[in-house]
Amino acid sequence: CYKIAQISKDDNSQLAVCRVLLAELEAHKDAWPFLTPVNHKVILGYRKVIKRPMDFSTIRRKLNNNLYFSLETFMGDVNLVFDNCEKFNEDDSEIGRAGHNMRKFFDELLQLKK
Ligand SMILES: Cc1ncccc1N[C@@H](C)c1ccc2c(c1)OCCO2
Repeated sequence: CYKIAQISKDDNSQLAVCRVLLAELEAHKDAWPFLTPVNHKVILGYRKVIKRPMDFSTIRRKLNNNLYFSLETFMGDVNLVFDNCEKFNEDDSEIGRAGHNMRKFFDELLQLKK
């Protein structure tokens, strides 16, 4: 029984780290383009270009519904937010710059947490 308890404890501690990381991403001054899903009725072309939309509110819902099994699966969705941003937005644009800033901030957070 100890082994089962051990696996679930690691998952719980990894998920606790994900909650802290997401809270810090959401609180960043440049998080505004990523807080809610992109409305493809407002942003023309988005649905065609971006095959796997992702945003911080969707990550928050998945985390609350226990849909992340490890820090790695959580990181996959966070990096998807930034990869989508780079694909759709010019580097030299408000949203493009915010995406680069947020990805740098996230990479620095991960260095601290390791
Ligand atoms: C991350 C992203 N990539 C490409 C386009 C948009 C967005 N973000 C949305 C929330 C967004 C960001 C800024 C906006 C907006 C919607 O709607 C019109 C006014 O300005």
